[in-house]
Amino acid sequence: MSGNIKIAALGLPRIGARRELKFALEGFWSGKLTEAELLAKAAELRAENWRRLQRLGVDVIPSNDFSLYDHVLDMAVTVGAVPERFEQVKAGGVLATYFAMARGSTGTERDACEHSHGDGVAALEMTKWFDTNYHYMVPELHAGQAFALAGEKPVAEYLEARALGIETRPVLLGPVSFLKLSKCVDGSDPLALLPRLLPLYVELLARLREAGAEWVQIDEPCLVLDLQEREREAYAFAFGALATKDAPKIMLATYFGGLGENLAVVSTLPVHGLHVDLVRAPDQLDAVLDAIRPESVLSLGVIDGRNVWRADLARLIERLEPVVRGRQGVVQIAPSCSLIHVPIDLELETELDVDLKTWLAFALQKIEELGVLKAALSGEAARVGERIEAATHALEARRRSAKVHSQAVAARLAQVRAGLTRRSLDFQSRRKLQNAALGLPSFPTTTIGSFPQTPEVRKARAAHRRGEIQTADYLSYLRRETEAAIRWQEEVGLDVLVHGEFERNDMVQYFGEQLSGYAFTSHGWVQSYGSRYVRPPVIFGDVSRPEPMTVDWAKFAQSLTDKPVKGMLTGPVTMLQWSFPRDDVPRETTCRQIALALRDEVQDLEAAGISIIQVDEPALREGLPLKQGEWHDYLEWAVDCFRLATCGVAAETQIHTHMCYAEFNDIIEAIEALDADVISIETSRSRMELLDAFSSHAYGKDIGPGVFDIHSPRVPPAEEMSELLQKAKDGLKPWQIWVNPDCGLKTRAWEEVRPALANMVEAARRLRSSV
Ligand SMILES: Nc1nc2c(c(=O)[nH]1)N[C@@H](CNc1ccc(C(=O)N[C@@H](CCC(=O)N[C@@H](CCC(=O)N[C@@H](CCC(=O)O)C(=O)O)C(=O)O)C(=O)O)cc1)CN2
Ligand code: MET
Ligand SMILES: [Zn+2]
Repeated sequence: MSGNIKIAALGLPRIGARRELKFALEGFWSGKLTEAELLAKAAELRAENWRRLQRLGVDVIPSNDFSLYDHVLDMAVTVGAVPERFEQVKAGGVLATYFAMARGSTGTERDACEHSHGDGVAALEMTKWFDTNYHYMVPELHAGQAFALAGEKPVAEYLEARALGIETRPVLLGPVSFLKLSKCVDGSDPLALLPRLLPLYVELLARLREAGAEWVQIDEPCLVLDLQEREREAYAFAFGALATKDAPKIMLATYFGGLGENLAVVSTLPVHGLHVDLVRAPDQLDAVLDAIRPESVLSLGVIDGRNVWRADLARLIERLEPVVRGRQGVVQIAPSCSLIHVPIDLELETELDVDLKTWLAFALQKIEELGVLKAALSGEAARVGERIEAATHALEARRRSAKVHSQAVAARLAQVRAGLTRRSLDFQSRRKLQNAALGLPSFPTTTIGSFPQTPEVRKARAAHRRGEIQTADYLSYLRRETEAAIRWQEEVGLDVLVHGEFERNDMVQYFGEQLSGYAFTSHGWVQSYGSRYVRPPVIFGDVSRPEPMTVDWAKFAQSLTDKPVKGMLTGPVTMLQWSFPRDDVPRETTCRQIALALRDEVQDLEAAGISIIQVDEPALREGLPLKQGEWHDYLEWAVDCFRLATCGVAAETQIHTHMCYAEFNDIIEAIEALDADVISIETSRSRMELLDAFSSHAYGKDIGPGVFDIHSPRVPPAEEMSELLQKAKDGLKPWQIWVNPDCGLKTRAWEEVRPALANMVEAARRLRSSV
């Protein structure tokens, strides 16, 4: 076989192995770092990634995969799609505008010259990137939008790598996906802006070519969605326009699924290469091979960019050999997608179970796996034989391991009957009982669960982990924080209280650490949005609950007050979706196992006297398959799992759930089917637009539409929240409405939370007196 197999990387984590980007950003925002220092750190991180990939023998190294905050926002800024309301911050410079779009502006930030910038502006909306836990900023456009090439980030970063002697393939989010991920404030169709947008891409491509780029990678993940004919035509139109003689060669990258019916149009596009995801959609290989032109470069996404399991190299080699032969040896092998969705380096994990560690591969290990594949496929199998065998052995050990399989869990699962997923009474009958028991006012106020995770709380936890403070001292510190939060909530006049979640590092990891079958990492950070990262736990085996997880904290908090304090759990679907799941059993099976564990917890909370229990499912919508044909199956088991977790309580016990960043229209019937008594949702950034799904479907249970954006440091005045509540009243019945923020307050500071919640309580009072 010829030696023309290339290893390509579509993108690496940009956060740094030790979260350097987070600390630099937060340092900059708090004024501890200058702009120059932030930018220098960013350049250092880019250089480090390029050098790493070079060392690992990667042939096609990406540039412009870096972002200070988000790559969709980068593209919006590059094409000059800065909404008018940010005019007032423009004087602060490009970076101030960029961060104002990302995070909103309080109007009190000061630039280096101590000018303040107006009265505050709300950030762009943020939403889920496909079915991941990464969030992007939604570009805000309007009909007739003018675009202008306003930045040169892709060119600058290409040249930066070049100056280091490293040739790269710049990555651009493609024009059709860019528009499909955007929204027009006037409700018009963003895709109608394609003719206006394309000239900028043409110009950008020409500049990249001029700078020396031979290839670009154009990401069009929307090609794995169900598309309308019109949208397929948009692809033909767009790529027809991009393929000018002044443009670099185009590697069209698709990921997160198969091309399905879109393959027909993709195969006609005038591009020079196509990247396909063969992890999510292994079956598309034959169709792709049939459709793609012989002279096109095929990029085979064979290493899982979305999960952390080590690959079966021997099997992959077997599968790839005929493909490589068929393509005369000219192929690229790559991760299925950008590696931003997995942690960087497994080597940093010194505390993982030794067996488990041999079953895993993080971003750098995945690149190494590609190195082995390349060698084996290029006729150097002997050189890498040992490493292929090691992978095979690890996989066999994993299959047989007693750590993975539990008889008891399997037996319990086999006994689940339909009766376990039904409440004893219907909603309206439960409602009467709950009202009588709880005695809440109309438009009850509450929060979503977490209060600020202040640096002090995190420091205390870190010190406890390192053994620098005793467990007893750590716990009494947390008790003091919880008690202070309860007192403060009573004072400000909230109706349903929360304990504040001070004891939790993260809403998924905290539970993962207490469940069997789950492992957690020390450094396995993955970007969730901006400077906020998570360490998704790894589900490696059958899941069960050795002991109650939250009951002591719930009991303690409830003992401090006569007002109801909500029990607070993370739901089974979210526990699955925000973890790295097993790849040896269906996701559904693991989800049911988690649901059973949570069911016990819900019942234990009820027995401990907790009358309201919230089971968060913010990832229910995100778990929805990207192809509509698969929705029904997923929703059926997802809803069933939620009910399995929550239906074991008496009618008097009120079950809440919470969801954020979701397009609820798609799943409104499933939400109704969850049969939760109350749901809180994120609606403020979209100014209650997201509520339409509930009103137009005559959703029949209680709803708390979020009245303030918790992702912005901005404190909204009571009037603003009153207005939003008035809007909510237009679509909902007054008895349905609860008053709460969009989401938990863990990322905010108390200085923001106190006035914001005081204003929120005030807005609820006004609403009560107005009816
Ligand atoms: N898993 C998950 N996904 C989610 C959400 C979520 O809450 N969890 N919320 C939505 C939005 N996404 C979010 C993701 C992360 C955070 C967030 O706050 N992340 C924290 C980390 C949370 C955490 O794990 N904290 C740990 C570790 C904190 C830490 O960095 N400790 C220092 C030491 C602390 C010190 O000395 O100052 C260290 O380890 O070095 C803890 O509190 O124990 C952050 O990036 O800062 C918020 C929202 C959607 N997806
Ligand atoms: C991302 S949803 C967060 C829900 C959780 N109870 C919290 O308040 O933080
Ligand atoms: Zn939330």
